[in-house]
Amino acid sequence: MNKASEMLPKKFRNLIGYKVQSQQKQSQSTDLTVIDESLLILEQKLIQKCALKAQPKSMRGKPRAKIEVDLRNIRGFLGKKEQKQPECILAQMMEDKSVVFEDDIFTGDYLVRQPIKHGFFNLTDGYNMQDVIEDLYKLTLYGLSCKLEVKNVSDYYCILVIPDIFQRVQVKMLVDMIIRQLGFKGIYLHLESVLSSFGANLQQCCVVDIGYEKINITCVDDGVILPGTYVRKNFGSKDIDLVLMRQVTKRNACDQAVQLQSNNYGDLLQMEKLKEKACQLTQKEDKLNYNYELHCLRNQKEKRFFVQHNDGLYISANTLFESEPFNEIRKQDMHECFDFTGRLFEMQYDPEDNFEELSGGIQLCWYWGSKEKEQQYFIEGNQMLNPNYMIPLDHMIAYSIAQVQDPEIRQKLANNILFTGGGAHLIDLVDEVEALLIEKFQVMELNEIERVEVKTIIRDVRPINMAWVGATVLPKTESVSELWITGSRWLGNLEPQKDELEDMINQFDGDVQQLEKKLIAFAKKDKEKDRSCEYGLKHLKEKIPFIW
Ligand SMILES: Nc1ncnc2c1ncn2[C@@H]1O[C@H](COP(=O)(O)OP(=O)(O)OP(=O)(O)O)[C@@H](O)[C@H]1O
Repeated sequence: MNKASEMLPKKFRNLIGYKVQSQQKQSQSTDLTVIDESLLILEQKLIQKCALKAQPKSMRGKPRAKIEVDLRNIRGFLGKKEQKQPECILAQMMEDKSVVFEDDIFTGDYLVRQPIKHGFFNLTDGYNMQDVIEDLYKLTLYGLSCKLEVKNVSDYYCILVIPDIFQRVQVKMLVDMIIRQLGFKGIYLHLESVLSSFGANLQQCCVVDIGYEKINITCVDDGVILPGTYVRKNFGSKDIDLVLMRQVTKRNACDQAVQLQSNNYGDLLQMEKLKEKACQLTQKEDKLNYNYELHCLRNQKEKRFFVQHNDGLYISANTLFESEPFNEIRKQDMHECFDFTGRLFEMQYDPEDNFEELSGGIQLCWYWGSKEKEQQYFIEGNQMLNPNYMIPLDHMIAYSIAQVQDPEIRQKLANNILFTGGGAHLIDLVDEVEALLIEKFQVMELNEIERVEVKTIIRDVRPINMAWVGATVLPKTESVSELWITGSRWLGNLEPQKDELEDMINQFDGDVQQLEKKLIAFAKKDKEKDRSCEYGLKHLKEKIPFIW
């Protein structure tokens, strides 16, 4: 989040910690040994392709150069970072540390809740809609007070960026929280992929968003998502971190005393930083003597350790194209996902989702509704649309573009593949995708596609900020005053219809009794008239430019 006038957004994780007794803390780690076999197969494939070579003998035993990865996070854990106090009801809670945000979450015995997972509310038996909204309210308030230093929320309008696939009831609750609880002056909503196309200023493009926990692909034409082009996976950059963690452990690339754990947020965060610094798709021999300095927390003490440069750094990155390791991890909980605290997360079916429209007629409940149906869907081989089954990235992009009937548009889309989301920053990704897609389109006999171009940084905007930049463009458009759904319209606090009232007053000829009668009749009529289109959800539906 940030003010639309700022150049860059302020990002913080959607996590909130509550002080609890230590035994209440839930932690269960994912068994990463299940991916060993598929990683070995992947390694063999990369060796066969000559993308991976054995380490030259001359390099072994050479003094290693030290590379610091990121120390700031761990300093944050230990509370050395200065934190601003919000001037609001959260202040007390934050002062006595009964509620904590960002890195503070990992400094004590906190129950960590993640209100949004894979783009949906993270609903479980013990975590209902109200809890999620309450946590999102606190997180937003924290952001507004401590990150943006907004004093008077009622002076501001809010632009809410929502995922392309959403559950209507969840979005309704979010809008209501933003208007009613936080007190914003008004709101406007738009879809992430469409906003990315605005941010990149591309009229027709295939938007490939590689986020933390989801990959989302759609083709956008003039602000509209083309039906049937939608591919969405509940996998993301975080899964590369998990694979990397296993590789580092398996290869004994780090200090044996440090047992990295998938349910330890600090450890995962260090893998994330290591990935951002050192993961890439093709092997680089000049990095062989690098030693990465990382830090972990053990018994509330900071511990320094080193990870040697190793082939796992290439293999993990390649899992985006050889997805078996991701699926092996997910097979452990085929129908349920666990977040890093080990909490069960089950995808909820909502009759109000918009998936059917986007997928060209396939209902989300078809495979999210029940285990049997998902299993059936899985067996029947229609894996492209199964969100819990990962498919190589190039296959998904090619599938999305191939759904478009018009060859001319298909061609334009292949020339404008827009990579967004933090995962798109992975080194060598663009070259790899371009090369694979050219081959793929040939195999699919889409002969009109002669050129593939992947776009990442556009006018200095990095992929991770593309949708946000698109959102900041909205208030600058000419029709801005028409866009907003004001607080009073959402809440139904309608003004009486002015014209009629004004006419009545203008026609006043001194007869007070007559005017009084007219006013009473007007008030009665106004009350009886159906004005439901002018407020609440119906009003919102008229304002938003996408399928609700
Ligand atoms: N330079 C980089 N190289 C590789 N990965 C990166 C880089 N920078 C950021 N990332 C990864 O991008 C991810 C965050 O991306 P982003 O902010 O788009 O996710 P998000 O929008 O929060 O996720 P989601 O779409 O699942 O809601 C993190 O996993 C991070 O490690």
